Amino acid sequence: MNQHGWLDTLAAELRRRGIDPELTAHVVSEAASHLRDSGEPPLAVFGPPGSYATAVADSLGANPAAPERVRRAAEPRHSPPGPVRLEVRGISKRYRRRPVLTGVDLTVRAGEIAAVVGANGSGKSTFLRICAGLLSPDAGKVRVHGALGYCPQAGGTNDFLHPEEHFVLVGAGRGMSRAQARAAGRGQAAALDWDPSGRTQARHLSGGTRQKLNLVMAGLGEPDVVLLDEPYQGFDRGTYLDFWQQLWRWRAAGKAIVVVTHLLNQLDRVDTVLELTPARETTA
Ligand SMILES: Nc1ncnc2c1ncn2[C@@H]1O[C@H](COP(=O)(O)OP(=O)(O)OP(=O)(O)O)[C@@H](O)[C@H]1O
Repeated sequence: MNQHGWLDTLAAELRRRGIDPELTAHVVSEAASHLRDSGEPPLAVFGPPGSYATAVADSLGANPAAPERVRRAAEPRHSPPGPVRLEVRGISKRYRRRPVLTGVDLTVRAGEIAAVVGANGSGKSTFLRICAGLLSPDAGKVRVHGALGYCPQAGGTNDFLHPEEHFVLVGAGRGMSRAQARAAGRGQAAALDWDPSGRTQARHLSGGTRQKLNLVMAGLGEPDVVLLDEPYQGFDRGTYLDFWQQLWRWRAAGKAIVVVTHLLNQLDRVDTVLELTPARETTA
């Protein structure tokens, strides 16, 4: 399907989902200008027109039908999501004989937050590590379109470095000068009400402050996709609220965000929910 045909089909699919003509025209023209800038084929950037129309309708709260495993949040949003940034298809993983993930799919677009939920041991961290490329799946595929930032559930910091040395180290890997990395790190730390300029080694930081450091590192260099594995453990209430503000700013800036969470009362804050259920042992 050429670009013209794809855009026409998108317009028809949006109308079919009850999106009003003015918004349909806006979404189509945004998509057209993105395609012009990227120079890539629409199927590679946005996926099939029908699924993009569904994502737009979902983001506006206009689509009551949603698949069982990946639910869309009820809260409507104002700006439509953008191109696909993270595509996960049919991921399966077992540790020895024990299946942990079976055929898991997830699509996250620019400007969307996806929550990964599930009981302890349901494979949330395993799923995120696979998305981050730190662990190989037994089956399935992960495609990340753009740069990636990852905040682990624990670890991730170097005991003997102080916070700004972490920024410089991570920034270097993302093409930033020392000064740029420090400035970007300080800016993101300020959003979490944290002053990282002290020379305290990471091993002497509190657990919550170490997680702030991890979160800042994940966002350095403006990654397109940010994967966050329960990053708020140890945060006090104020920081926790700052954390969600930060996520919403990142979403507004067009990042695709995946956040692991146990806290089901957060789900109205996100656009998509992937629910993992503990897989049963196989006897074979
Ligand atoms: N390297 C490993 N070797 C063997 N089993 C593992 C390994 N890593 C994780 N597991 C097991 O796989 C299952 C899923 O672990 P995972 O950490 O992904 O779950 P989770 O949903 O993130 O858990 P939690 O909510 O407690 O953080 C658990 O039963 C865990 O014990």
